[in-house]
Amino acid sequence: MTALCHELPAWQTLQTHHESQIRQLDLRQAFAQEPQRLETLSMQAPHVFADLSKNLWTADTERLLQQLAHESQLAAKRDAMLAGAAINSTEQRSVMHWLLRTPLDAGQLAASPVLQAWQPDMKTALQEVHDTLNQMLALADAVRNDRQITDIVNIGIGGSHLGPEVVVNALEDWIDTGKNFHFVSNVDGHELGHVLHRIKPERTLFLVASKSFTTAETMLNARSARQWFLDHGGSEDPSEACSIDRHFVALTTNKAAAAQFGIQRTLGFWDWVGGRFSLWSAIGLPIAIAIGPMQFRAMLDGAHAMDAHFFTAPLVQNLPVRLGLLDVWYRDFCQFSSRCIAPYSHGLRRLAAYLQQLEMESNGKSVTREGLPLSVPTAPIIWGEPGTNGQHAFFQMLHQGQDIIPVEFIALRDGGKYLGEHHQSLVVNAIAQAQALMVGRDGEGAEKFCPGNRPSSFLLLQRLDPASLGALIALYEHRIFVSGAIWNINSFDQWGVELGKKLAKQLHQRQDSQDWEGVDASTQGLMQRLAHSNF
Ligand SMILES: O=P(O)(O)OC[C@H]1O[C@H](O)[C@H](O)[C@@H](O)[C@@H]1O
Repeated sequence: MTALCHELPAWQTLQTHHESQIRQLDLRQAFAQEPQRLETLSMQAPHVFADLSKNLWTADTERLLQQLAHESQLAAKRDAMLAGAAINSTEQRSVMHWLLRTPLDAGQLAASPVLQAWQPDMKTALQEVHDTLNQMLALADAVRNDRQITDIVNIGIGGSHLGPEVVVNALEDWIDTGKNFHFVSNVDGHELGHVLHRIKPERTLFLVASKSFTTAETMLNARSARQWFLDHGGSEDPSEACSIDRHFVALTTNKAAAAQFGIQRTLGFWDWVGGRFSLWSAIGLPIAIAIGPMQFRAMLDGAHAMDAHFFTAPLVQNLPVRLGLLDVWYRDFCQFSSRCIAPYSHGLRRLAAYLQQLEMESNGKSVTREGLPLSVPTAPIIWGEPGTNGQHAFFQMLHQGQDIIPVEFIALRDGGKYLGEHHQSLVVNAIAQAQALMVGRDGEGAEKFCPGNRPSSFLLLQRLDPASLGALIALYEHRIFVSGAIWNINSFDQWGVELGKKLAKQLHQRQDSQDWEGVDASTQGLMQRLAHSNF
């Protein structure tokens, strides 16, 4: 049995180090005293340059964190994922989303010794991945060339929504089909209702995206979309031009449930792809339709380059490892309970929402892989908005509030397609905010005082293209794996979301039976208020 993380010797050493060295650390002095600081605490990874020097740590902190990684058997845990072991222990599943972007010849990953020992079933899985990918890209191409289809409606929630949505938004400049993309996730009928109002059945392709094909919200939205389709001239008869067969596709691991629902055209994937890691699979079909097969493959290649870096680079020069360790450092030693995501990019406007699921659903856990209670906090609260908008809203608190909130700036070196002259202003603002957080402001009165010494990381991409975006998202996936491995939690299940679903189902039933036995007064009161006509 693995020791609890806070019982490891390195944990104790890090606590002492925090007390004696870091509590008093002043970043302004640190830069003045350490000429090598930027060099030591920054690095270039595939497609992403990271400046971690404005964080509240030193080279010594990193050395001790690396020792913690060693004592936590991080490398062995990472290699177990690469070997296809069932590391999602509560569901007895492998965790292989990275296989979805592995080339048939294994590409840069081939350098890993773990790969040399790959079992034959891994090779079979890789072949299946490519067969399905080819099938998916062929369908994407056919839809792209189908002039009749003008609107793509993706119906899905959580991992079957956020990934495709963040990527299609981010790669707006790369969309070359002239089609409209709609993402419907909320069970609130307004979301689907507004979309249905704007589309025509004969011109629409509905993608029903659900790994399980049982998620209540998605099923209700899909049923309503299907009914609307039939009510507006669509047909169940496959020989008709405007048929369900032609206008609905299911993206799921549960093909039987999709068929039962009445959708015959399905693209599958596997139980070893977690929902929040699934944008690289058939769930990525809207992305492939938007940017085309070649650019979809470029996105996979970018992610693969980051995978190869994570699986093969020494841990000390491994960006996901360094960031994951920084996350543990901030959460448990500095006691920072949140992290602000500040992408200086309109394209990345949904990144914080995407990362909320990725990080908080993965690492918002309180027991170890062995089911033992953890007495240290895990995932921080992830939140944020794009810059420069955030500067005119919550940045006030980041500069002068009493909580210290590490900020993660994400910026692009090159601008996109439109109004390139704005880009310089955008990026300079990002750098200036990081600088302001650190240097602070003094001597101009109490109201204007900014304490400074506030930490931030800065991630810089060359541009927002498919490959860089793929690498950036893979970086986050692996970073979350790293902090989860240090906490020794299972980052790949999500039992916490089950309870609410179960209770919602029960409330529906109780509403019908009016049996409130054993239900607390508040829940019962709210439910009964719903039924009152004189609200
Ligand atoms: O893709 P689905 O099976 O419909 O699941 C959609 C989402 O709902 C669940 O409740 C989980 O919390 C998410 O991890 C998942 O991505």
